[in-house]
Amino acid sequence: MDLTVGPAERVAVVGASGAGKSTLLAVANGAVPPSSGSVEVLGQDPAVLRGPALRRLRARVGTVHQHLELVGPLRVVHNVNAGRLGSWSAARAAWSLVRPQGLPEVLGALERVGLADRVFDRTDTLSGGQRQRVAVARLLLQDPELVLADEPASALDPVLAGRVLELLAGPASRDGALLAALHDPALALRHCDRVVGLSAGRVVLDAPAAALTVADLAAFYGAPA
Ligand SMILES: Nc1ncnc2c1ncn2[C@@H]1O[C@H](COP(=O)(O)OP(=O)(O)OP(=O)(O)O)[C@@H](O)[C@H]1O
Repeated sequence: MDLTVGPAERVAVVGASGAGKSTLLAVANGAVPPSSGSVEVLGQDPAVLRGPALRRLRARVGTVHQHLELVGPLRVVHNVNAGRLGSWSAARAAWSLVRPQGLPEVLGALERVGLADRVFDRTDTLSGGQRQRVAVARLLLQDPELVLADEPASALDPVLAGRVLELLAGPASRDGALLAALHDPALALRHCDRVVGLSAGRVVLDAPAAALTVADLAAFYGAPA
């Protein structure tokens, strides 16, 4: 795979189940080292960074994981505050579990995803779509330059899905970038500038969203429009 994503780009990654979308995002955020070749993220190679330098790069890259990576027994406020762990000392992070820090910012992020009223609820009492929005609120608090999102709207109704995509595209509008694995062709075309299609780990489609139709993407998946 040879893929470059530039500043201000909103890229939808599409492809059948198992095509390699999650792997691409995991390589981009440094969670999975490439088995061959190299990757450069915000001008740096995560594979050679260690300690504080790696921590600084990770603070600039925000990920909405496919399986969300939330801590179910913790309250929503703590999961959202996890977005700031990269910029907090260990002592502040520990104290925040006792007395939540920066509550106004947490409430602001939850407000934007329509969940401010659940701030003190246990996360594992939320629905799948609500948990997905907690993961988005965590990313908003992190305020990264590069957003990597793995099917971030898969459990959301169409209105919330559009809202979440708009929020995730915020950094791209400030010369950051968005790379989002999306299964919904309409969502991909409405919220992204570019569509990259994967098949068996290879890029087999790379086109401006404006040049594609929902029918084109449905055909890419081998389904009738
Ligand atoms: N931890 C792993 N170890 C070995 N192989 C893996 C691992 N994770 C994924 N794979 C393999 O890599 C390929 C791509 O998987 P990946 O999860 O990136 O696909 P995907 O496009 O995100 O699929 P989906 O839409 O189902 O989430 C698959 O063949 C999968 O079996």
